[in-house]
Amino acid sequence: MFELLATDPSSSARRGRLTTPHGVIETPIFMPVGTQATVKAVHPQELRSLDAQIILGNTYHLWVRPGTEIIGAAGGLHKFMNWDRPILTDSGGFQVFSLAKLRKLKEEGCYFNNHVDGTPMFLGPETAMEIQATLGSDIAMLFDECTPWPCKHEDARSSMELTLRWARRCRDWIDKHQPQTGGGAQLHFGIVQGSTFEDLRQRCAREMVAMGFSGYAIGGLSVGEPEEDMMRIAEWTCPLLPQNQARYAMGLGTPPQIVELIARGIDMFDCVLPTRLARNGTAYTHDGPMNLRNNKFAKDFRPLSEDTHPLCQGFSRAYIRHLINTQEVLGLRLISLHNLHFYLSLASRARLAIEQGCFAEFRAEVVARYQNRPE
Ligand SMILES: CO[C@@H]1O[C@H](CNc2nc3cc4c(=O)[nH]c(N)nc4cc3[nH]2)[C@H]2OC(C)(C)O[C@@H]12
Repeated sequence: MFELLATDPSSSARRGRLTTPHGVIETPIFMPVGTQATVKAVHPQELRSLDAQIILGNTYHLWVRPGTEIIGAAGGLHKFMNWDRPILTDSGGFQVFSLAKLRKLKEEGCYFNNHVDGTPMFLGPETAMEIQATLGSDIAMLFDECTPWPCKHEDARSSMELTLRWARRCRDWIDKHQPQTGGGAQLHFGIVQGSTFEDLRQRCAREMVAMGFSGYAIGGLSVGEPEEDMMRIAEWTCPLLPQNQARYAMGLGTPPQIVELIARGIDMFDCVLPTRLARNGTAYTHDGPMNLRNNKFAKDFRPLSEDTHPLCQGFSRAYIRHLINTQEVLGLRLISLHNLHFYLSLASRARLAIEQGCFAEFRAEVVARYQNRPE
């Protein structure tokens, strides 16, 4: 259940609260990505110290390895990974298209050879629902087709119509296998497709909402489209989604993109950038990304940042540069912790700004100060 707590007079930003079986999520929220049942290099207790309220898991990856038999025998994903707060799982459609080989897309679903050992597999709406029920995630995403970008209107239409037919099959599966609502019931989020076409996005949003899910994601973003298209798609789609349900922009984004999408009515975000870029030595700062492998930090003994996680205090830029350049594990851990702190505190500051009626000033400050080029 989603409660709308406050709205911003200067934009479509909202402050909300989403209740799930494993706890309450304050929105706007950033969700650290834990694809293979771990947020890479970060301990669950460290995630709690970062105030991570919900993390992401992935149907495709966990189904391929270690498999649902093992995770089911463990009592579900929460027990398996020792994480007792909410988990959202993506349904696998996007990952099949971005990772698997020899994919054949059919009406019933997708046939492919998995990216690990090439075993032939099949993933369709009902299978994705079954896997996520076994994982026991708090929020399960419907099985959709992430429409590739760019594409012609007719291709976007047929892709979007397939996503709607698959959503109907997910709806029927849920009604048959998980009829209970409220309390400990798994939530299901529909995913709106339609590429960069307003008519398709609006039709998909209307038909998806008519099927009645617990929240809605905007899919087909962060797939290479220009940023202005990304923002326009959010502007077209959010007004058609229920005010009293959560909206999730999948795979997004940079700090300024997240703030601009909050301003357009998005509540939830996930992005691999803070943890992925940490592994190649890039730390986020209010003034833009800083690539610590750069020689200019060789004798820079200032702290990583004035605004960082307690576990990252006491380490200089020069020292972290040394760790990254020598592939020392502590280096990627420190920058991962710092970057997650940066993203999670960005969301926390956005929540406070909406509550205090100063979101316009917060938005202007973040966007003006952040330079996309690495320092
Ligand atoms: C900037 O990060 C790269 O871009 C991907 C994130 N962008 C993204 N757009 C998405 C769209 C969908 C969708 O339409 N449907 C479903 N079910 N899930 C989705 C998941 C998505 N994630 C990351 O994915 C890789 C790892 C390929 O690179 C990252």
